[in-house]
Amino acid sequence: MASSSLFNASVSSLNPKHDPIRRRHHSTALLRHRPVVVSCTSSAKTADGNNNTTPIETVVKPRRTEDNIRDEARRHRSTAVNPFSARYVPFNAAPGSTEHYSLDEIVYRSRSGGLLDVEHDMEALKRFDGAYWRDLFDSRVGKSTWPYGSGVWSKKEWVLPEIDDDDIVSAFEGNSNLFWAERFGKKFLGMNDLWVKHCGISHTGSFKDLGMTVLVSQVNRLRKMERPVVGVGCASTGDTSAALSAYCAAAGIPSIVFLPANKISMAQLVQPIANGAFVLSIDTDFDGCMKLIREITSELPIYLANSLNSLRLEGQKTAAIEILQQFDWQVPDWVIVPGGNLGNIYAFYKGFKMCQELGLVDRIPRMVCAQAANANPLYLHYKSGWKDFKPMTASTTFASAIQIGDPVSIDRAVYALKKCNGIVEEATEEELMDAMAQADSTGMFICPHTGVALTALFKLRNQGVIAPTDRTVVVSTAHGLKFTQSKIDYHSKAIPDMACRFSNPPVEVKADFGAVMDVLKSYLGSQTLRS
Ligand SMILES: Cc1ncc(COP(=O)(O)O)c(C=O)c1O
Ligand SMILES: N[C@@H](CCOP(=O)(O)O)C(=O)O
Repeated sequence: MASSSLFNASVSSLNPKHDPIRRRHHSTALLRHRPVVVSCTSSAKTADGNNNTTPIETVVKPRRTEDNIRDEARRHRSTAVNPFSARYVPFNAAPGSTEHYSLDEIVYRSRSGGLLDVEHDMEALKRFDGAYWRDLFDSRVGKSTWPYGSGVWSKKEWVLPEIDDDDIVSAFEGNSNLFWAERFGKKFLGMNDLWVKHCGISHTGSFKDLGMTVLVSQVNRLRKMERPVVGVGCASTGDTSAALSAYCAAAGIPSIVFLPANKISMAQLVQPIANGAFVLSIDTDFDGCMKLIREITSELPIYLANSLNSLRLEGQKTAAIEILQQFDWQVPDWVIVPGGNLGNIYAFYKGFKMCQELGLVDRIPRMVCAQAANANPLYLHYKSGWKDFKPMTASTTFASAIQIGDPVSIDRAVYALKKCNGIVEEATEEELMDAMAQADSTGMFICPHTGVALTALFKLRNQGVIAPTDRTVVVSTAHGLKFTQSKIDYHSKAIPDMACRFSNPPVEVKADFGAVMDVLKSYLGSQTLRS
């Protein structure tokens, strides 16, 4: 078994009898907690059956009282040569292209002006078989070992393999709940295997944390290398700015955010303000802010934090790996992702594809990208048979974080969807708000973007494309608490031209026993024992 040494080490950490270090020290003041699994050299069997020394995992050592988890990781740092590496290459490069850049360079575009991608040394990763990677990743879940307590950094070898653990800025993001939507699936869709990946139940309330930990960690490294990075900046519809400002604040790095004035929720606006970012509220839409930040970052020593920067996607792809891991490495049939600037759909594809290429799974799921009908350039492109892409001016939508008409990652999204036999769907305002209310009525508290994704699911179920027994994952991208105003509007039926069919407004009643009894009797009479 490729990972037997890993298993043994993990088991011994639970059983003091098998742990010589613990037996030696357990009566001394040095030992504060039980020993932890740390980085060190060990032998593992490679994919070609040979024994190989790897710098990954695992020897059990005691924790010293004076150490924090970062000190501890430093103390146990491996001295072996790291065999893994990654670099920037042009996205979907022509065969034979030799253009590449170190991740320590400040570069966002290829020589021809195209997108970049982070390319891993797949040959080095392939020296370990799928079972090895599965076991390694599984062994790191649920621990507080730096930096593997993070769902992103627990896959460090596949993310930023060369960064020093000391440079990592992490809030132990990831490892988000994969929620079995039992009642919603049964009641509204006749489905028994429907899941919601709650990426929004996270440090700053959205999936952006997954990418931002990677980007800000790399910036931390660049600043230590005295590269010209005075601050980090982004354009945002509210979630990227929240994540950027929080991770920068944690690292003591200045952050600058460009927000479209009056187009993001109050909760999202207050996040960068509270975290000390330099906040510019600009009289334009997201696409206008994006254009400006691209121009500004080419003039000033401000590092670009939007997903145009392919580093972000390295973190975001770990959500896909996590889904497979949470299903014990079984592949779901469908994964539905709401799309705006379109980095995330590619990140998911990349995560799934790496798992297939490195032998952790044998196929990838079909993916659906879901857009708001008021901001649907990808949908229109898909419907035209991928003929010619036309950016648009996006209209106002309750799914305000995806009010984007000129997505920077359009090429990445089209590539991903073609490769996985994907589908693009859209949701009107009424459809997405109804779907959100229906989901909430079954115990979730989702954001409007997740309502867009659920609408896509309703449509594909009704068309018979997704079968009732298909294992389906809907990616929930932000926390519903960021979007309470839209829920208040819906439940108060205060939205013009919307029936708000699933609204549940509070009942006003006098402070009088009889009046309260009357409304309660009427309510109980309308309920069945099982509804
Ligand atoms: C909550 C939420 N959902 C979905 C998206 C869409 O992600 P992407 O821009 O990567 O397509 C965004 C941001 O764009 C977002 O903030
Ligand atoms: N929804 C995003 C829009 C920008 O996307 P990005 O992934 O390119 O940063 C936001 O919250 O700002």
